[in-house]
Amino acid sequence: MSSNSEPVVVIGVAGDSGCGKSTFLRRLTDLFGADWLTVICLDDYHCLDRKQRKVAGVTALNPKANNFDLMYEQIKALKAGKSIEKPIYNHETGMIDPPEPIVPSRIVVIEGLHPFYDERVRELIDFGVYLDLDDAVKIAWKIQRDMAERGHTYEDVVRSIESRRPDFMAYIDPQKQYADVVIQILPTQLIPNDTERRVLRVRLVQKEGRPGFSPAYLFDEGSTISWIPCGRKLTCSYPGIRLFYGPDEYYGHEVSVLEVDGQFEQLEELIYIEQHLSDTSTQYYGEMTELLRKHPEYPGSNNGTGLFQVLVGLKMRAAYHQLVSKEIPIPAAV
Ligand SMILES: Nc1ncnc2c1ncn2[C@@H]1O[C@H](COP(=O)(O)OP(=O)(O)OP(=O)(O)O)[C@@H](O)[C@H]1O
Ligand SMILES: O=C(CO)[C@H](O)[C@H](O)COP(=O)(O)O
Repeated sequence: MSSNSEPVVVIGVAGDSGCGKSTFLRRLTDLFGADWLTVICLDDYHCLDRKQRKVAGVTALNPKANNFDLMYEQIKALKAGKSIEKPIYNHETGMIDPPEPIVPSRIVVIEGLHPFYDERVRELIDFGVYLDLDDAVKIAWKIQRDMAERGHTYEDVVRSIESRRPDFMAYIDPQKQYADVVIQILPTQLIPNDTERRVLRVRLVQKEGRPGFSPAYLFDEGSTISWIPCGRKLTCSYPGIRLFYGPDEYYGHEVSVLEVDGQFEQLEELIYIEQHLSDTSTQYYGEMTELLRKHPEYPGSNNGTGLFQVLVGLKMRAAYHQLVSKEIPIPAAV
C-alpha cells in the first residue's frame, strides 16, 4: 500500500482485446514485483452488461457502454493514495458483479480498451503505452488462441474482428496518438508474401521531448541506421534479422523509431544487440537480455515484441524513479 506521502504513479496500457496486454503485464510484474503494482482492468468500468449492450446495439468499445465519470473519479482517488470500491465486469457471465475494495500500490496500471480516451483520465497517466497490432497479425494470434483454447472456428474469429472494426477505428485506434510509446506489431518484410505471421516486424515509436523519458537508440542518437547483425556474433537462420533506427513524425509529434524484423535463434546472444543499444534505462550490463532469458516461454520472447516490451518496462521504471525522486509535478500523457 502507498502512504499519502508517497506519490502513486499511474501507467496506462492500451490496446484491443488479444493484442498482448496480459503478456506485457506479466513482464511488468516480473520487473517491478507484484507488491509494487495495482492492476486495474478498465473492462470493469463497462456500465452496460452484455445483454444491455445487445439490446442497445453497442459494442463494449463504444464509450456509451463505459462509465468514464466513475473511471476518472476512481483513478484520481487511487493516484491520491486513497482506496476505492471498484466495480467488476464478469467476463464469464457478462454481468456486472458487486464491487471490490482496491488499495493502491506505488504504481497503478490501468489497462484495457480506453485508458487514453477520456481527457480527464488521460491527464492522470504518467506514462502510457499503446499496443498496436496489425489486423493480419491480430487474426493469426486470435486464431491460435480462440480456436485452440476456446473452440471458435476461423470464420468466428474473422467475423468477430470485422464486427468490432468500426468501433475499434472510431474509439480505440485514435488513442495511440496520446501514448508515450507505441509498439507496432506488423507482418515481416523479410519473407515475400508471408501468410504464416510467425515472423514479425516490430516497431517501437518513442515520443521525443517528454519529461522523464529519453528514447532508446541504436548506435548514434538522431541518425538513421539500418543494421543486419547476422554474422559471427548472432546466429540467424532464414529469414534473418534486420534492425532499424531513425527519426520520424507521428500524429504531429517528433518521434524516434526502433525496429526489429525477424527472430532470435539464441536468447543469450541478445546481449550483442543490447550492447549496441543506448539509453535503455537498464540498471546493470545485460539486464535486458537477462529479463528476456528469464521467461523464454512468454509469447514473443524471441522477437521484437518481447524485446520492446522489456525495454518499455525499463522505461516505465526509469520514469517512476524520476517522478518519485525529483517529486516533479506529474505531467499529462499528451
Ligand atoms: N508476442 C506475441 N507473439 C505471438 N503471440 C502472441 C504474443 N503476444 C500474445 N500472443 C498471442 O495472443 C494471445 C493474446 O495475448 P494476451 O492474452 O497477452 O492479450 P490480451 O490483450 O491480454 O487479450 P485479452 O484482453 O483478450 O485477454 C495469446 O494467447 C497468444 O496466443
Ligand atoms: O474487448 C473486450 C475486453 O478487452 C471485451 O470484448 C469486452 O470487455 C466485453 O467482454 P465480453 O465479450 O466478455 O462481454
